[in-house]
Amino acid sequence: MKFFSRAQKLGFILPDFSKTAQVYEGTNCKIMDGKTLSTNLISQAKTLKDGKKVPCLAVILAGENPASHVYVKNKIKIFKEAGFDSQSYIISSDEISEEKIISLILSLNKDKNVDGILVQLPLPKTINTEKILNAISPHKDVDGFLAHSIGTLATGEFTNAIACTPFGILAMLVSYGIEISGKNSVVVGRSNIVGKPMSLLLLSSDATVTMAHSKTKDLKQICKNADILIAAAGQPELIDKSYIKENAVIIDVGIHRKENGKLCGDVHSNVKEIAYSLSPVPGGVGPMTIAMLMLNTALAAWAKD
Ligand SMILES: NC(=O)C1=CN([C@@H]2O[C@H](COP(=O)(O)OP(=O)(O)OC[C@H]3O[C@@H](n4cnc5c(N)ncnc54)[C@H](OP(=O)(O)O)[C@@H]3O)[C@@H](O)[C@H]2O)C=CC1
Ligand SMILES: Nc1nc(=O)c2c([nH]1)NC[C@@H]1CN(c3ccc(C(=O)N[C@@H](CCC(=O)O)C(=O)O)cc3)C=[N+]21
Repeated sequence: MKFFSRAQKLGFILPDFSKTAQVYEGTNCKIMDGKTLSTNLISQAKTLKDGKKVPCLAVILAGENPASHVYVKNKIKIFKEAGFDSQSYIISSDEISEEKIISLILSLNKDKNVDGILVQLPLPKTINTEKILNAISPHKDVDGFLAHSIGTLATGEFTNAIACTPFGILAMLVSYGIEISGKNSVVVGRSNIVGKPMSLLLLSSDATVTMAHSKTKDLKQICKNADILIAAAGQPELIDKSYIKENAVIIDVGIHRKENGKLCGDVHSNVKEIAYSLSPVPGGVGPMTIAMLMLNTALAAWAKD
């Protein structure tokens, strides 16, 4: 578990949920419960914190995207639960400029109390996202979105932050005892924040990886070959049971709010009829993303390597 070794050195352990997994009602499909696993990791952080510097995350939120405001609030709430500090910097739409965000990042880079810097995405279209992200010091990148962090993930060095969503997914697969080595895995989506780092992590765990995207032909046939399928296309319920192989492990990354206010993912609930296991939305990948953000912030504050 190369991907978890820096965290292990700090005392974090991945609990074994393989024997206690519940199934979805009326099916044999196991629930990969990210909420419970994230709560477990957060309480480990709380204990490990004793006698150490209180980790501090600075969150920059530019613009008025309502979903981003909700996410940031959630992150801050969970950091509080772990006993971690956070600061938020909210920049309203009429004040946003690249210079302004970069000068804030440069001052946070120098601030000894701040261990991690997160720029909430998406940024307004007028802003060059890569330019902003790459202003963050590699030591303070807790999202793992910097070109440098993705580079060390690609070379298998694992010396920098690993993108929280893929990191959380891998932690969940390991906790639920899913073997990855030699498995055919298909990642639907190739974004810099989910699909690409996910593929790199699976590859370094010795899976055979196929990356699919909007130009992929025969998506259904490709998905049907997957032992492990990661759905991160941002398309509500795109993946239904006709896309999956019997006994496949399905990870649903998508998050969409339906008209009735309920959340759904990229995966249709009928996959439960044939899948070996499925991570739910809500309660799967989302909470794991925040747990790994907390873990990356703890690493930024405490790791000596
Ligand atoms: N739970 C969590 O913690 C998180 C959840 N999310 C959710 O995950 C989903 C994906 O997020 P993100 O990666 O940021 O999204 P992006 O929109 O950046 O990327 C979507 C990717 O999916 C591909 N795609 C789109 N439509 C299809 C299709 N019909 N078939 C195959 N591939 C397709 C796109 O292809 P192309 O490159 O060709 O355009 C692109 O690579 C969203 O629903 C988002 O809300 C995201 C981050 C964290
Ligand atoms: N710099 C940056 N880093 C991110 O990590 C980042 C980002 N920008 N922009 C947006 C996406 C999205 N994302 C989520 C995190 C948690 C949940 C989450 O906790 N979801 C809950 C439900 C929450 C609800 O009720 O709305 C769940 O799935 O159970 C969802 C989505 C992080 N992102």
